[in-house]
Amino acid sequence: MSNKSTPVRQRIQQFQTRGSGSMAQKSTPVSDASGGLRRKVLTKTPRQSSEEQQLLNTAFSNSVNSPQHKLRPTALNACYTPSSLYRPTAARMKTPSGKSSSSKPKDKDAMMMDSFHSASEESNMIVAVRVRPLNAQECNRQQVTNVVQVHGNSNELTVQAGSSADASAGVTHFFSYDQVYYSCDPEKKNYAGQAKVFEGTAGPLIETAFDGYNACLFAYGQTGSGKSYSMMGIEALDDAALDGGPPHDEAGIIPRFCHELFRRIEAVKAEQQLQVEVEVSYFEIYNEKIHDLLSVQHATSSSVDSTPVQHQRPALKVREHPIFGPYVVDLTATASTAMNDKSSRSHSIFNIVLNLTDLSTDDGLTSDTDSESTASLRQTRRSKISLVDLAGSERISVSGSNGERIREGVSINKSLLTLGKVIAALADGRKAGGGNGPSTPSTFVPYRESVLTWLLRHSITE
Ligand SMILES: Nc1ncnc2c1ncn2[C@@H]1O[C@H](COP(=O)(O)OP(=O)(O)OP(=O)(O)O)[C@@H](O)[C@H]1O
Repeated sequence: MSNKSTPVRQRIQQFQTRGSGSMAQKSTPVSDASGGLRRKVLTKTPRQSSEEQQLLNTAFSNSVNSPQHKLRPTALNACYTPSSLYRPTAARMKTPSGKSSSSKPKDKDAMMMDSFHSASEESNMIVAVRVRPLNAQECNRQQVTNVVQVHGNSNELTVQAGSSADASAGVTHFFSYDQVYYSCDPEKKNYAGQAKVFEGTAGPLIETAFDGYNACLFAYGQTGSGKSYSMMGIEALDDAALDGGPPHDEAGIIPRFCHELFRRIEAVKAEQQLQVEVEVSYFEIYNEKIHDLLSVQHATSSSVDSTPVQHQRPALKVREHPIFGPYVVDLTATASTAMNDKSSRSHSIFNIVLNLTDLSTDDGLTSDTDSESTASLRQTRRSKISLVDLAGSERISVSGSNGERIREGVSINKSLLTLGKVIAALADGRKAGGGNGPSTPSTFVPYRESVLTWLLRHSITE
């Protein structure tokens, strides 16, 4: 288990020298065997793209602070160890004969897995993979087959590698994650629809929000892998959901989260005297600039710029609030939706801020205290949940020849790379601090290297 014996920093450096294109690649500097295997799977090549798109689909990660920090007086969040990403998955290779090519006997692998799982128990980050069905185009192409298998309700999946031209043809790769969702065949017992994916990934974050902690969920994968389908889903086909009824079957994580949050607020208010405020904002980061997705303001048609219309909205500025951290100035917070304008070349961020004020106690104030002071001293719990649909990861390598595409590729690359660096630095700092607490103060975390990480700082850090 080289991740136990090799210092984290050294492993990151080793990995960086091999070159990395994505957060998950960067975060898998575990061993030559498993790191190499995962890198192989994550690296997209044009020839393999449709198979691999289907393989990786949407990787979610969400982070919340660990239970042992719940007594901390601050409501700020923590994201200490992305152990799921560092976990050297029990990646094994099977030859066509079915014999494992791993030098480790199976029982050792099993022991390894046990120890990884116990090591990750302290983690406040999980990684989930969703396998989508082949789309119509893929079904029509004879050479495209489903190479990903999920067995039962396990958290492992297998990938049948390569074509006959590939040296690895006939090899089966095994991968293990915190959660695996199989969404290919509704007839299968382990089929995971939108509701199941929500319940396993974003659902628990509602509890987190009520506890006063920040959290963040990312959908990561290449274009067409199902990120937007998972995050937003397909628009409701009936009016029931719009009228406050249960979410439509095809509704994704964001509408389900909102529905469940308000349902929960009603339930809590029925039991406690609470004042509840919910703020919602939705914006995208395109070429390191922020554009409001709830704004009704449209670009002028006379623009000669080749930038897509949705990106011609005025760019907004980020400022730093002394208590609540970075925020976007002049964001719309009313519901006029331009959600379909979300582009695969931008990161979209749906933020929900929950403010809970307890009206039931006077916090020990004496009877001569006037009601104004009482109000000002009432305890307010504030939490922020960020649901993030990242830009398609493959743009990193295929940014085209014109200036606009190159700029897009560079900024997507920059923000995904910085996100990986931030997570690695947090994990590094935490390990340096003994593994159980927050990052050591000496650890430099490069939040400000990209707008994405700067804005999410308070949701992904301690
Ligand atoms: N689990 C799924 N079940 C059924 N259809 C799916 C699933 N996941 C994705 N799809 C379909 O696949 C297509 C591509 O999905 P989607 O647009 O969500 O990809 P994406 O990763 O967001 O791409 P981009 O990066 O370009 O935004 C859509 O037509 C979507 O409806």
